[in-house]
Amino acid sequence: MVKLVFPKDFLWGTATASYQIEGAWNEDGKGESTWDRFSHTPGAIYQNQNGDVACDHYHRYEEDVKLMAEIGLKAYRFSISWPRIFPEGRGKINPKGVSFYERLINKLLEKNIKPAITLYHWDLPQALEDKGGWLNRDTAKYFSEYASFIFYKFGDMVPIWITLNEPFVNAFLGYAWGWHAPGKKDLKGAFVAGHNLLLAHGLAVQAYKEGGYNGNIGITINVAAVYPYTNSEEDLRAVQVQDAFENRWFIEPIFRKKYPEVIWKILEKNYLSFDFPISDFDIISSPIDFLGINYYTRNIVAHDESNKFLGLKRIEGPNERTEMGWEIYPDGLYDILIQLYRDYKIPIYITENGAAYNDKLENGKVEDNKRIEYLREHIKRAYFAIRDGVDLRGYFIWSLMDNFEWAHGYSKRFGIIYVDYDTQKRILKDSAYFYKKVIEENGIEE
Ligand SMILES: OC[C@@H]1[C@@H](O)[C@H](O)[C@@H](O)c2[nH]c(CCc3ccccc3)c[n+]21
Repeated sequence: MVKLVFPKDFLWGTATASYQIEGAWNEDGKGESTWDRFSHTPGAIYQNQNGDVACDHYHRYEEDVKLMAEIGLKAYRFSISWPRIFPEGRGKINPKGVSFYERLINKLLEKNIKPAITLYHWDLPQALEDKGGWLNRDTAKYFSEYASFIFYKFGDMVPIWITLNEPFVNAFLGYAWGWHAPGKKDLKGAFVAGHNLLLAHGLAVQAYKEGGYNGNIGITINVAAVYPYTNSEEDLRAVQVQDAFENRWFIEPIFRKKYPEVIWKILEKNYLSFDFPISDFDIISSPIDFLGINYYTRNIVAHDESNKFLGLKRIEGPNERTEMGWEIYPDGLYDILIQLYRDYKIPIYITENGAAYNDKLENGKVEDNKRIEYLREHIKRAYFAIRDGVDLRGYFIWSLMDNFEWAHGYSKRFGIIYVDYDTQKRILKDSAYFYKKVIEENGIEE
């Protein structure tokens, strides 16, 4: 068996997000978020579940950091809940909220675990949503004020900063399709929200750079490698359209100061337009230090004239699927890493990769062999991408522990730590011991 050994300082981590694990939704002065409001809306979430308690990480963070240290994590990606800091989105600060993150960061540093902070993972202060949320250009300014305060408090302690998590998902699932908070269904709104999210990103990057902090800042984009159903000209064209729409929409403005052509075509076809100062692209394209990508699966597309939106349809792949119904396709991670590094020549972190399975706790153990297989195969592709020239800096498993999976509630388990929600007991799954070994050996058997 050949051992694939990663570069010396490769960063092995896990990822979570505030609304999905913290709970304490209205405790210690925290303001309401759009996800508090959305998950309290009957019918929005599986079995009307919500994140009021979640994994109770707000009270159990010390135990959770101890478990991270037991696994041997080099880094831990988590998000700060904006309304826990600014209950109204701006203005009054909530000292108990600041103190929670200060204690969490200090605990991580004590255990030599690098904090990687996402400033925004979809839980917008409801007070700002009440003023238009991401449809209101001012929210971008308020985001940069929030970011500036966080940098001022923690900028010298935290080496890795991510402005936004998956603006595409927030804009499209939240504003066009209504599956996520704030639950709006307005196609034009998705483009306006997407633009203001990018503006927020750029303003925060400028604030970080002006602050002279010595860490690195980037953004996290969800990506899915795209393949043609057949090699026909029209299916190959469909690949370009899908790639631009789902993968490049939020990357091209940052690196090329423009939206992909496809985005304008969608707007024209739907008789939509929205205007903004072209100078926004000067802000949006403020240089970043790395690109974070979240990879789970691939897309196979075929030309489909009857689909008026993108003129294509998605075809189910032939391979096994996870509990989310997502095809398992590790080669897609390799392909997308090669493509993105070829096009933008920027350091990359895999800020999320993982799988949901119907884990069973039996005799105090969780034998999640399928998840181990999923992680093994994707870690191998990460190695091959590095071997073939990609400047890949780290890999964060989604997720550290089972948590609130948005519209699916607690029905989907992604953690390498099992959470018994009745008792809030944490139990390391076999995949946690697998990952502990990968980190110890800084690599994996081929
Ligand atoms: O679905 C698993 C995770 C979420 O729990 C994270 O919060 C989110 O960052 C995240 N993104 C993706 C891939 C894109 C996607 C997001 C939401 C729904 C479907 C696909 C998968 N995940």
